[in-house]
Amino acid sequence: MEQEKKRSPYQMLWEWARAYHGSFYAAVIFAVLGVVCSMIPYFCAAGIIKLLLEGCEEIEKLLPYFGGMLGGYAGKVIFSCISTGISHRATYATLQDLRKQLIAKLSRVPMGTILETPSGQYKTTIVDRVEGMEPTLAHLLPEMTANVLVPLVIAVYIFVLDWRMGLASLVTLVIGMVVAGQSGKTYAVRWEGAVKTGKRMADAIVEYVGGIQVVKAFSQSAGSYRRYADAVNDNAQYYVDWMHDNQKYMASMQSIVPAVLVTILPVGTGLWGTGSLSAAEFFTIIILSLGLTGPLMAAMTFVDDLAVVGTNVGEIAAILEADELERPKEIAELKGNGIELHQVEFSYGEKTGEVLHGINLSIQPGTVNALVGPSGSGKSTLAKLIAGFWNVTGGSITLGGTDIRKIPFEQLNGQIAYVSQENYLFDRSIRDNIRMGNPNATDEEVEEAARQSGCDSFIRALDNGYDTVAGGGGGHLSGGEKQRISIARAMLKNAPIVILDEATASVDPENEAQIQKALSALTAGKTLIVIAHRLSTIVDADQIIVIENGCVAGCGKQEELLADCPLYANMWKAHQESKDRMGEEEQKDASNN
Ligand SMILES: Nc1ncnc2c1ncn2[C@@H]1O[C@H](COP(=O)(O)OP(=O)(O)OP(=O)(O)O)[C@@H](O)[C@H]1O
Repeated sequence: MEQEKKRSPYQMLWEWARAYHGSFYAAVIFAVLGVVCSMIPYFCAAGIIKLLLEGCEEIEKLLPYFGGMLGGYAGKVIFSCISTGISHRATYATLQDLRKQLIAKLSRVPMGTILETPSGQYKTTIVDRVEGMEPTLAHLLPEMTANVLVPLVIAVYIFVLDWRMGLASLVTLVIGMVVAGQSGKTYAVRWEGAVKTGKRMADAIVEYVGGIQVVKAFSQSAGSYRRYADAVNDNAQYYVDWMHDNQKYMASMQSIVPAVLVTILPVGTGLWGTGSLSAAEFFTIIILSLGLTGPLMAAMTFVDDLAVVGTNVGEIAAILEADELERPKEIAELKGNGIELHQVEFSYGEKTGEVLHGINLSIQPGTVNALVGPSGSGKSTLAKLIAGFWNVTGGSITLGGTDIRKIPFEQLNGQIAYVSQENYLFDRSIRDNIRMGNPNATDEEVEEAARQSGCDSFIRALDNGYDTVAGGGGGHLSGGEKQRISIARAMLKNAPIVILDEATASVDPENEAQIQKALSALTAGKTLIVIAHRLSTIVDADQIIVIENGCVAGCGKQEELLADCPLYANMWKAHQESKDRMGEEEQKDASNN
């Protein structure tokens, strides 16, 4: 790990492109061939001038030079195209692999790490930062190599012709570099700042768009829009300031570097005047020097890309190198599906402190187990620990007698269906959404699961039936419908253990009855662990576990807890009273109507 940290961003990027090194080398070789060809016309022009100055009058002697020029241009185009084609194929294959690695990595990092990361951030890294590698890999490597190589060879040739002219040809280049260096010095820092303001803007956009319902419901449009607009303005202003500071250096550099004749002409004229430089050499150098700056200016455009590599690679590496939940690869031998918790402790991090303290529980196969307790007592945390979303920080959880840390992800995942309150539906057909529970399920099996969970009739009533696209997050379906589709998905998975986070939002009685029916079908003969928010749904549970401040305050059947657990007795009393109140209000409404 220590060694990993010491690698430079370029080394890391090169490592990620490991599978395509051969292609990148080939791209560089073709780019160099293209460059060699692009230099041929300059040498041919110099050759023609030399012949003319020597008094050559036979046009045939000049023809090979014209042919060489044409060949040079053609070779340049052909080799550059081949180089670009190869480098782009290798680059997009690398980016594809990188995106796959990032997604695969997310499945191995604890859910906590994912939940704590702002939603826009993963998108930005996986889409934008990975895409930001394209110029570096596809262009910088072959093109910059080529564009630096041409002037180098030309400069060496000029030095060979006359070292004094060689020095003169480099003067503007050196001055231009020094000037450009002034802006380059702060480029990486500036880019880091740009990434930060970009992130703030992305978060503000996600928040504004995601929370638009709340914003409208509470008439918060003005305040929320202002925060959004401020973030967008800050981002724009940042770039304006940066470009303003940068402009003087870049404009100077772009004027100074190409002005190579400013030094070549007076120095050359002087040397020619003293007789130490022939006219042929002088003209040859003038023509060659014109070929010196073009590629260099092109190479300069890659300086920006060089500066952003560090930030882009850093963000990608932060995900790829995040701590993982380590699990073995070999399938563990499980003795049944009983779950045991021994002295389980858990903390989300040093700052938040411990939220579960020494929990001991035994969950028998095929039983209904309800987790109840005040808000924030730790019910969801406990359920998610059983599902393996995080590692316990103390004690252990076993499934079939094996510590869940020793069970491969896929195996544990196959044993547990986790039905959360979120009921996220993907922007695909409802059929595909249900099939996610078991990718190998046939259409008939998908429809059977939908029938059993009470979805079939409302799905068939939709315009395209099972092929209706659910929309991002399941947009146009009601909360109850989305929950029943999630139940159908879990049913298709047919895992022996079901963990259910019961919806807190009240649904209408008809929907409630249908959901309960769907749940009974889903959990028949299975181990059910339900985070219960309505006590009336779990009165017949085999075991009710009362959680208070991260500890088990009571555990048993309804009657036992009513007798022995004051917290549960109070919760039950409050539940009954609220039911009575709701009943009275319904009666009042009915008599008023
Ligand atoms: N991702 C997290 N990072 C830090 N602390 C968290 C996180 N999730 C929950 N907590 C804290 O852990 C404690 C237990 O939360 P948990 O969600 O498990 O309670 P709960 O009983 O399920 O609550 P509710 O009934 O309101 O859903 C709370 O203090 C909560 O603030």
